[in-house]
Amino acid sequence: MALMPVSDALAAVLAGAEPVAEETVALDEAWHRVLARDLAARRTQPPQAMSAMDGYAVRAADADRIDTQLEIIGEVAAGRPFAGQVGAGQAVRIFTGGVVPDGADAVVIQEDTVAAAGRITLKEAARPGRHIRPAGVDFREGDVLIRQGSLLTERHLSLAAGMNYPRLPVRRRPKVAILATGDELVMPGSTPDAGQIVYSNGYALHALARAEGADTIDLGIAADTIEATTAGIRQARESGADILITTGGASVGDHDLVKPALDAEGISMTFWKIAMRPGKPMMHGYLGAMRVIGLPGNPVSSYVCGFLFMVPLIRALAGRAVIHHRREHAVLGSEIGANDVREDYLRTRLEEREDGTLVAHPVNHQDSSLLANLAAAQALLVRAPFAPKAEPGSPCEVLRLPI
Ligand SMILES: Nc1nc2c(c(=O)[nH]1)N[C@H]1C(S)=C(S)[C@@H](COP(=O)(O)OP(=O)(O)OC[C@H]3O[C@@H](n4cnc5c(N)ncnc54)[C@H](O)[C@@H]3O)O[C@H]1N2
Ligand code: MOO
Repeated sequence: MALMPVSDALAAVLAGAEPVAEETVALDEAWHRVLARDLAARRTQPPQAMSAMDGYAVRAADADRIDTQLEIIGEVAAGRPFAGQVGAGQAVRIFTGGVVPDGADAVVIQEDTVAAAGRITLKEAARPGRHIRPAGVDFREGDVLIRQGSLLTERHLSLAAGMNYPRLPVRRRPKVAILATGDELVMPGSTPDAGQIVYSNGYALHALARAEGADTIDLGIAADTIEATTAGIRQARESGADILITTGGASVGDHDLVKPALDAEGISMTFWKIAMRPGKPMMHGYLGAMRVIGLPGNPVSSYVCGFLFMVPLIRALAGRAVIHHRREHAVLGSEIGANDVREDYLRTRLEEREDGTLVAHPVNHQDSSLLANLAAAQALLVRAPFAPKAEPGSPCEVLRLPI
């Protein structure tokens, strides 16, 4: 089978990916969920003009000179408005967040006054509107402030609370089941025997998926047998996973059993093998409604493919408005050789020059087993198939990795 171009593979992975069901959750459950509908403010904020400072509410017209004396006729605190009217020569004691009383159009901060015997003397002239937050300066009832498809940040939660929403309509979290394969894998903290490798791929994949708002299911490590691999695949289906991610066993070796096991389960395979480095033996297909992405076992390959394919798929299923990684322009910090048939994703450090130019410095060794280089990289530099040799300073495109 010919290697599939990366863009075709991504299109195949995303084909028909519709947002999962909507549900309503309490505000403090909504962090990192995706908003299912546009959210319009249920109230105006602030609802009335309010003081931004502790001081005195006055009429600017008769408080425009230093040493003016005004009579204090009452007090307003946050939550306790003043019922009366501020007239000529009068002032009302006011505190931050207090409703500006009728008649007043300025606040003089208390540091600019001297108070004695029910009167204040101004040490600073008042100016109309000074230290007053007008009604609706933050937002007005009906304003759409958070759009459908937004991944809700902690800032959105406070805003939604201010808009008077105790609950929010969100998408349920897509479920991602992750199954590792490989007889050689042992858990971190063990004492590996000769030839054994410490399991690492799943940690990055679970975290990548959760950062996109998915729930993950850990299916552990299947031994390199058809039976164990099949058991893992069936467990994923029973768990109701939207996506099954496998790692390892994707290539052509005698112990690479993921594809045979998926075939035996009746997968409808859309592709196996893509024109990409790292990640060549990646596969994708459907087992009923469950989408399956078979990632290569090399730790860098599994991460890069997870980043490039699993992340956009989770975003699409979660109903995100923006699902694609954004490419940024950079210049090369060092020479790179001509590319072959595979689109290359080079681990790269980024340097930001004073003029804002991004300089990409690919790490020296790009072998897909090198986790230290992956952790040290800030971006992936994208090299088109058959790109010619490129000199330092020539333009290039990078994808920033999550921080
Ligand atoms: N004759 C060919 N051989 C290979 C080809 C090819 O086209 N022809 N492709 C190579 C490429 S490219 C890749 S990538 C790898 C992928 O192979 P598999 O998906 O079958 O991966 P494994 O053999 O199972 O593992 C590769 C390597 O990674 C380690 N590994 C696996 N899983 C984990 C894990 N969860 N945590 C940490 N490390 C893991 C494993 O021990 C191996 O060292 O195939 C090439 N071969
Ligand atoms: O494509 Mo493999 O992922 O080079 O190592």
